[in-house]
Amino acid sequence: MLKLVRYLKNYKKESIIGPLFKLLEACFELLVPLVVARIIDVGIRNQDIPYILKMCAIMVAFGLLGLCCSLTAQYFAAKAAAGFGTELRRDMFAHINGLSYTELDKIGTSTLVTRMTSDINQAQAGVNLVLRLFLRSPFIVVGAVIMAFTIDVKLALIFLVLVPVLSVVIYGIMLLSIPIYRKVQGRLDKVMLMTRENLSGVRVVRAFSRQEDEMRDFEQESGGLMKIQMLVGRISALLNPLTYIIINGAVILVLWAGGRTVDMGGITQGELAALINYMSQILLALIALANLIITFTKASASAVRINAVFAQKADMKEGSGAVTGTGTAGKQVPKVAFDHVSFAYKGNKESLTDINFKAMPGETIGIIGGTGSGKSTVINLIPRFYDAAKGAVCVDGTDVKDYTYRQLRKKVGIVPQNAVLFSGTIRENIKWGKPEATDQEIEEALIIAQAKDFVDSKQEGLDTKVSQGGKNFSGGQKQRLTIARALVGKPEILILDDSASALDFATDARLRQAIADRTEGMTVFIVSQRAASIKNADRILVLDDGRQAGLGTHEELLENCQVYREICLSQLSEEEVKR
Ligand SMILES: Nc1ncnc2c1ncn2[C@@H]1O[C@H](COP(=O)(O)OP(=O)(O)OP(=O)(O)O)[C@@H](O)[C@H]1O
Repeated sequence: MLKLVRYLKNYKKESIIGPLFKLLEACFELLVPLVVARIIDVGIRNQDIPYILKMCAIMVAFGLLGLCCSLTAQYFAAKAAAGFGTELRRDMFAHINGLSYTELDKIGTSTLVTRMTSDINQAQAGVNLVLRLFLRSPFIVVGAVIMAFTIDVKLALIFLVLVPVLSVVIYGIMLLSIPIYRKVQGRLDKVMLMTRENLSGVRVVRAFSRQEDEMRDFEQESGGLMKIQMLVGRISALLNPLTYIIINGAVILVLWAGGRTVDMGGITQGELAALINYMSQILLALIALANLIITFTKASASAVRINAVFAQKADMKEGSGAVTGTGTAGKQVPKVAFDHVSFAYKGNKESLTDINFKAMPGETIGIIGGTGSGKSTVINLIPRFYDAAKGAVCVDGTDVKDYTYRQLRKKVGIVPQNAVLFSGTIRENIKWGKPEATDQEIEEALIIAQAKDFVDSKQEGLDTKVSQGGKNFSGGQKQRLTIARALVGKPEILILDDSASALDFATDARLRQAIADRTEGMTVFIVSQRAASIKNADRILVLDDGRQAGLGTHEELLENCQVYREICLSQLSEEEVKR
């Protein structure tokens, strides 16, 4: 938790004023038993009604002043805690966005969502309570003990025994519950993961009639979470009965010993009442402290999980942006070059081995291969979603590692396999590719992406609302909108990762024709499982189990690449293959 204190640096004033006002409130609270003692010893003994009324008025005034201080403290503590949460959330969001795919694959999306939401909320609640109580509760305990000593030293010794005994009980319960709270958050992650997978794949779940299995798995997982929460709840529930037993035992002791002292004239009845009052104050303060400790324990468990995300440093270092690639006189620099590249996902065997090819400016490169052969992995190395383990990937003669991410990703327009749209309008989604794009530029992109007709057919055109995940569009429409989004920024390199798979053959053909006709100079990579989609490319890269099985034109590969020939013959007739 200490590591996160830096997020309070912009709220220093609030973090000081909050606890100070709580201390002030505590002072008024500590004075009240003395006023009560005076009411008993002077007012009641002498039947002095005006005195009693005066003292009652003083007590109400203390109460009101205490309330004002308490409200002020709550306000400042809440402001500081909310600011803490907001800055932490912002920083974590930025940090997660700076992580590479490798780290994101490793941590997992669902746990990141839990850490960004539930864990940060928990830490925020911890800060709020700490600011309000971390000074106040100990102050009341120490203050009440001191006040007891000013009344009677012998009776106050009971307080000196009481406080450590209570502290041991509270500390013991805290020690038992901390590790369990960590487990609770871990379990919560799993429930989140299941919920997320189930809800995002709800159509598939229903199509396969898996609802009952999913419900059973979910019940098992959330049942596990409930069990562990019950366990920690039972341990925490011991706190109140145990502390009340101890305190009530101490009250009995004070009444017994105090009664005798009153009889002997050592203290007055009012002072005895004040001692009992101080004891209740100690109990309430210690219970508040226990709640604080429990909330703080949960907050610390969450802080560990938050810090673990911050400790996850990005493996990839952003380049300096000093672009070095230059062509030798008279020789054109390849737009993209793979120089004997190998790559393995963390903890897995190599997914690419010795890939070596060049794509010249304006060329269209088709990439084909069986499923899992490494097609997406190859193209993921160009915008540097991952770094090659061996060899180098160069864009315009410069290693991709030397570009800043912004420089590189400005050059590359990528249409991923899964068409992802965001809530907003069609226009807003397309502008992701170029924030300052004019309607004319958007229309041009829509024309190339074969999306103009269906966008025009919508009543609101470019202002048509896109619902979460683009659910109000068909698969093919979503694909075309994502293609338009990549095209609008006029990237130098366009990558279509199986992004026309949901289009019918005629639309797919028109799309490729439009890209060829209207994107002069753009280097295009078309990844596809369909031979028909890539056979007219300038050159085709054939992948087989992560290896480069062939590179050349359709005709050359038919001649000399067995894998390619087999793919073509399995999909096209002899005539289509030769055409
Ligand atoms: N994030 C990942 N973590 C670990 N392994 C991965 C990851 N992504 C892909 N792989 C593995 O790398 C290999 C190549 O996967 P890739 O997605 O590049 O294949 P692909 O040719 O694009 O397949 P498809 O046509 O089915 O999309 C596969 O064996 C796959 O299991």
